Amino acid sequence: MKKLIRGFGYAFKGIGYAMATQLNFRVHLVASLTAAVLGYALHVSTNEWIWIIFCMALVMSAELMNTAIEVLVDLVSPEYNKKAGHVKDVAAGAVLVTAIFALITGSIIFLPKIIALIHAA
Ligand SMILES: Nc1ncnc2c1ncn2[C@@H]1O[C@H](COP(=O)(O)OP(=O)(O)OP(=O)(O)O)[C@@H](O)[C@H]1O
Repeated sequence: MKKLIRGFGYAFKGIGYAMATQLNFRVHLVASLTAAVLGYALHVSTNEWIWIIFCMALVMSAELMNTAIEVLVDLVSPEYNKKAGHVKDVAAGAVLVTAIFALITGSIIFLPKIIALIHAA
């Protein structure tokens, strides 16, 4: 049990590290908070909440993996190395794919509701 709790502690330490060092992670957090506030204000359905929460988890876990890869690359290849650059670029590309997916999903959920609100005003 103690080991399990310690494991959670290390995981939160990792999230704290990403929050403190990665501007992108903080941007994703703000975007997630904005989506949550919009979801509440626009009364999204249970299904839509599931998609919104899925997007938040997907983008943030991709960013955490990207941070881990960046730290590992800096550790094993502190000097310039073409392959080290590729590793970082591909990891960043993975984050971008998830962010685009989240943006499209958010647009599908929120845009019709925002447009309807504007028309009703
Ligand atoms: N050791 C290296 N060798 C070759 N190219 C590198 C190396 N480190 C970084 N690069 C290149 O520079 C880009 C930016 O690297 P950097 O580590 O600054 O990433 P970042 O996403 O800006 O990270 P941070 O969140 O620390 O600002 C990489 O995507 C890669 O193309």
